[in-house]
Amino acid sequence: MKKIILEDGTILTGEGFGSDREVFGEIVFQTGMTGYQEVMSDPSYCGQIITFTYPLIGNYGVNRDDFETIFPSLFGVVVKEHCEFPSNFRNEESIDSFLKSRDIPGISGVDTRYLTKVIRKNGTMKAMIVNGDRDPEEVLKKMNSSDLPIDQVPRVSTVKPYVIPHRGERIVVIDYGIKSGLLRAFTERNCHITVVPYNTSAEEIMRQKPDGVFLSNGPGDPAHIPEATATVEKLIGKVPIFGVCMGHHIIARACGATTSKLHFGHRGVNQPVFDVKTERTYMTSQNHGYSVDDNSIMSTELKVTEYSLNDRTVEALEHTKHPVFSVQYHPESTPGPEDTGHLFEKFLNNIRQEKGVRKYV
Ligand SMILES: NC(=O)CC[C@H](N)C(=O)O
Repeated sequence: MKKIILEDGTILTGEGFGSDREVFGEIVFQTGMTGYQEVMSDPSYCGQIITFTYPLIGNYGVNRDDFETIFPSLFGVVVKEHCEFPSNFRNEESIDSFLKSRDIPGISGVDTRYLTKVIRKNGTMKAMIVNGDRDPEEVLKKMNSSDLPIDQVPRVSTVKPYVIPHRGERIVVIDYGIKSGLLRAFTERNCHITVVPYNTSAEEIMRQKPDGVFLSNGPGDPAHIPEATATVEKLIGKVPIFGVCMGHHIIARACGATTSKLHFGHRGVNQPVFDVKTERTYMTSQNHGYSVDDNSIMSTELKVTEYSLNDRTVEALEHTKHPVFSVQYHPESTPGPEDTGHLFEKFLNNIRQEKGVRKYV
C-alpha cells in the first residue's frame, strides 16, 4: 500500500507501481485523454507529480517513438488505474515497467476525480508519495520544512551545445528543457539547428550567426533563471526570435513584463485560445503553471495577440518593433491538436523577410 499526502493534509491511499521510492514534489493535474507517454517524458514536468484525470492510463503501452526526452524528469505519477496488459501495434512495454526502469514512483487506485477537485480548490502544492505505513503527521512535518526544487532548468538543459545539421535556416535553440517534438518541428522544415545550454551568453549565440533564435519550453519558475532573461534582452532587435511556453515567459520578462504563478495551471490538450486579430479560436496543447501578467504588458513594447478562453490569461505576445513573438501553448503538439503548427512557418517567414528572401509557402 502507498499513500499520497498533500501539503493541505489530504491523504489518499492506493497501490504502488513503477519505482518503490518515496518522492516529494509539486502535485499538478493533467486532463489529456491520450498522450501519457509524451506527458511523462516532457522535461517541463521536472519536479512535479502528475495526476492524470483520465481514469485509465497505459492502455496502449509505451513505445520507442513517442518520447519527448530520453531521460524523463517528472517526479511521480498518480492514476485511477494503470493498464498492466497494454495492447497496440507500437506497444513495447507497460507504464509500470517504464516507470520502474526510470526509477519514477507511481500510485494507482486513487480517486483522481476527488484529488483534482482538491487541487482545483486549494491550488497546486507540495505532495509526497510514501509507503502506506508512514506516519502522516511526520510526513507533513517533513514536507512543511522542505522546499520544492528551484534548479529544474539546470537539471534538464543540455550541458554542451550540439548540432542537428541541415541545409535550411540556421536556428539557435536555447534549451531550457526542450521537447523532442519542438526539435522535430524544425528538422521537418529542414532547419539547421544548434542547441545551446540555457545559460549561453548572447555574444556566443550571435557568434553562431543565426538566422533566428528559438526559446524552448522548460520546467519551473522563469524568475529562477534571470541569466536567460538577460541574454534574451540583448538578442531582441538583433535577430528574429520565437518563444514557446518558458520561452514566452522569458521574452515577456526580457521586455519588462512580469510573470506569476497560476492557481492550478493549464495542463491538457484541449485548451481553447482566441486570436484577437483574426477572431479565430484554436485548440491547443498546454503545460504551464506560470503566466504573463496582462496588466504588465502596457508599459512594454509588446502586445497581447491571443487570450485563453478559459480564464483570459495571456496566450501570445508580439513585439511591436522587432520580429519577436511567443506563445504560451505548444504549437508542436505531441501530444495534442496541431491547429497552430503554422507558427513555425510564421517564424521562418520572419527570418526570410529579415534576409530579404522570398516568403515560405
Ligand atoms: N511547458 C513550459 O515551458 C512551462 C513553463 C513554465 N515552467 C511554467 O510552468 O509555466
